[in-house]
Amino acid sequence: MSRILITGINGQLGFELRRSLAMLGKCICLDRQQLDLSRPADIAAVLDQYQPDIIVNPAAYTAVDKAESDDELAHAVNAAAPAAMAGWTGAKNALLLHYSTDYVFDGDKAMPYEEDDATSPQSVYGRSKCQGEQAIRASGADHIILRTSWVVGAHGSNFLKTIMRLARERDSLNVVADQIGAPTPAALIADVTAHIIKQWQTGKDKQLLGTYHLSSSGSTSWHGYTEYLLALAERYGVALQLKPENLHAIPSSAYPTPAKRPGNSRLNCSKIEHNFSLTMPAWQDGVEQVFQQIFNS
Ligand SMILES: NC(=O)C1=CN([C@@H]2O[C@H](COP(=O)(O)OP(=O)(O)OC[C@H]3O[C@@H](n4cnc5c(N)ncnc54)[C@H](OP(=O)(O)O)[C@@H]3O)[C@@H](O)[C@H]2O)C=CC1
Ligand SMILES: Cc1cn([C@H]2C[C@H](O)[C@@H](COP(=O)(O)OP(=O)(O)O[C@H]3O[C@@H](C)C(=O)[C@@H](O)[C@H]3O)O2)c(=O)[nH]c1=O
Ligand SMILES: [Mg+2]
Repeated sequence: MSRILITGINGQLGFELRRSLAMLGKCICLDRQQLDLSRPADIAAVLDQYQPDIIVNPAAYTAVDKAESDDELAHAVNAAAPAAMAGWTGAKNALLLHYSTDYVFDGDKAMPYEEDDATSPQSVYGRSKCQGEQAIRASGADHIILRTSWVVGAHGSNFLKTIMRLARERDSLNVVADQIGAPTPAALIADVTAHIIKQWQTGKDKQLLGTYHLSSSGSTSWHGYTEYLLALAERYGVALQLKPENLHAIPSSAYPTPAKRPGNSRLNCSKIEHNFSLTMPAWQDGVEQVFQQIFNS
């Protein structure tokens, strides 16, 4: 039986992984207190204690704007900690399953990004995640890196929850329309992770290893995403202060933030669909499911 160690189990993805991976082996579910990634030098001792065959690492420093003034901590958690995990799994012949982001790209490409497109992060968060990926690859450890985007889930914080709060409080809202991507449910990422681990367990086929893009199919802007949330609120009878006619599309230049975000966050998912015989569902379906979980109870 596999021993599967999951980090950051109180995050959006960690919470869903706990459910999705439960039947694949003995899951060792660790929160920040039990495994603190801000102290990478202490990680090996904790892993020695649990001796996992598979480490699944959704824990990360994800506060994109805050990271701009918190470079050291973001790099410890997002780069040095995964490097330490890869050092350990490499020596023990264990598998490291790690997550990364569309923010490793600059967003200037006209088409959806492919796995081997050049990275060019524009933010501290993006750079720290990119360095985490590079360290894992350089370690030579068996690994799978899943790059995803715009994660949404019922558990934890995300754009959907922020917008629904603002839509209750305000009668007008400006949202950027020139950043495009695909909202991706944490539950989908967790289920795909389970599918991948299941395949790995059948024969440790090294062909499965490497970097994959994983997001919902289709794309929208943050403004388009917000329009869809207002439509769902109407459909499910959730009362809001904000009327659809008072939702305004704005350019990023009119919404200054500490961190620069990519204009194009679209990820081409053909590789994961092909290698693992999967079909990515439309982003609208995932967002509707999360919306129902939160508001239709
Ligand atoms: N959120 C998004 O939109 C996207 C996320 N990703 C990537 O997907 C993965 C999962 O993201 P998501 O679930 O949304 O992230 P969340 O922010 O929801 O969760 C992150 C988790 O990491 C934990 N964590 C933060 N710092 C530390 C630390 N020093 N030691 C241990 N644990 C720590 C948090 O702990 P605590 O609960 O105690 O705060 C939290 O449980 C990450 O790798 C992220 O970079 C990729 C693309 C988009
Ligand atoms: C709340 C709000 C945001 N925005 C803009 C700001 C930003 O450009 C965009 C998204 O805002 P957020 O801060 O929620 O998104 P952000 O935290 O940048 O989301 C990112 O998180 C990291 C962890 C990732 O890896 C990415 O894939 C992505 O999901 O929407 C508005 O235009 N109006 C608003 O009222
Ligand atoms: Mg955020």
